[in-house]
Amino acid sequence: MAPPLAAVSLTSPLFSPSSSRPLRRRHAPPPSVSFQTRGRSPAAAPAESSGSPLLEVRGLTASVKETGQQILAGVDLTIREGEIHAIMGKNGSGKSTLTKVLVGHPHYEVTGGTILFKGQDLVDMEPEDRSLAGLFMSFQAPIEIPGVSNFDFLLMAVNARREKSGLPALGPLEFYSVVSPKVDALKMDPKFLDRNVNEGFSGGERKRNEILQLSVIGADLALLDEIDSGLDVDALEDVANAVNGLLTPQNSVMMITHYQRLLDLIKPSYVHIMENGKIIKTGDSSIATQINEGGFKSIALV
Ligand SMILES: Nc1ncnc2c1ncn2[C@@H]1O[C@H](COP(=O)(O)OP(=O)(O)OP(=O)(O)O)[C@@H](O)[C@H]1O
Repeated sequence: MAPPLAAVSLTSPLFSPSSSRPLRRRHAPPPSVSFQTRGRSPAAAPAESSGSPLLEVRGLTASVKETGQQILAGVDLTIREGEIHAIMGKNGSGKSTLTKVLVGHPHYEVTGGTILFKGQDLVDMEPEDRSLAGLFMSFQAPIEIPGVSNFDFLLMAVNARREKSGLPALGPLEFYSVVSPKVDALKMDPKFLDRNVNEGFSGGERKRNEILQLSVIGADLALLDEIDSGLDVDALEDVANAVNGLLTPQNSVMMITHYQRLLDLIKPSYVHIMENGKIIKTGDSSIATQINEGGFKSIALV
């Protein structure tokens, strides 16, 4: 049986028909944050972000369920429609734990604070319900699902979403015409559809496959944990292009990365620095530049 979190992907929402709409990115910082606009025309930075809030996290604390060890120590974060947020920070600062807590990973317990997703309280929702509500998580280390082909996995996920929306299930032939262009866009060999999910996939192939899942299933908010790790330059570009192609004025991305090169390809509206289970600094991508210039040298690499 697949681990519980597989349900997050298995029942994630169907790709949105609006996904071909052009991205309206917002680059405005929170009013309390000042930062440089180096490398960016001031005209490119709207005065205020106006999308509706998708995710509102307030004072979130969370611990490892088994040991009670506190990992998140009061996270505050708002992600609005159409925004791209990058989370950076030293190893062990709590970035992955934050994403896992957001999708309801069973190893963690929320001990305080609130998480609202599209106005709904997430904390007591099952992982699969969070997924059906429009959350998608790509894993830092994507799991294998022996005995389930990629094609069947994706079809199942898409049909679960269609069922929830009261739409008829897609048959395999119909679905093939949906998935095929997405496989091509990611420059994946169509044979990957017949292979069992992630079984025997290389690290880079697993990452591409995660983004294939996202592009087929879709999400209002995609949580991408180090999608750049293990990718060569061409693969990173393919993956970044696929993510950029999915962005609409209505959906958002939160991506964890250590690397400036990802921020060059998927331009964040905000960059947050995590330390000791908290967001300690927020700004635009110039924060990452400051990091590279020495402020937080150990956090970001080129
Ligand atoms: N299930 C767990 N059991 C024990 N410790 C845990 C567990 N999950 C997370 N931790 C600890 O919590 C801290 C934060 O881990 P997390 O994976 O969130 O860090 P991160 O910022 O994503 O790090 P990296 O950049 O290395 O991926 C680490 O010290 C980690 O060992």
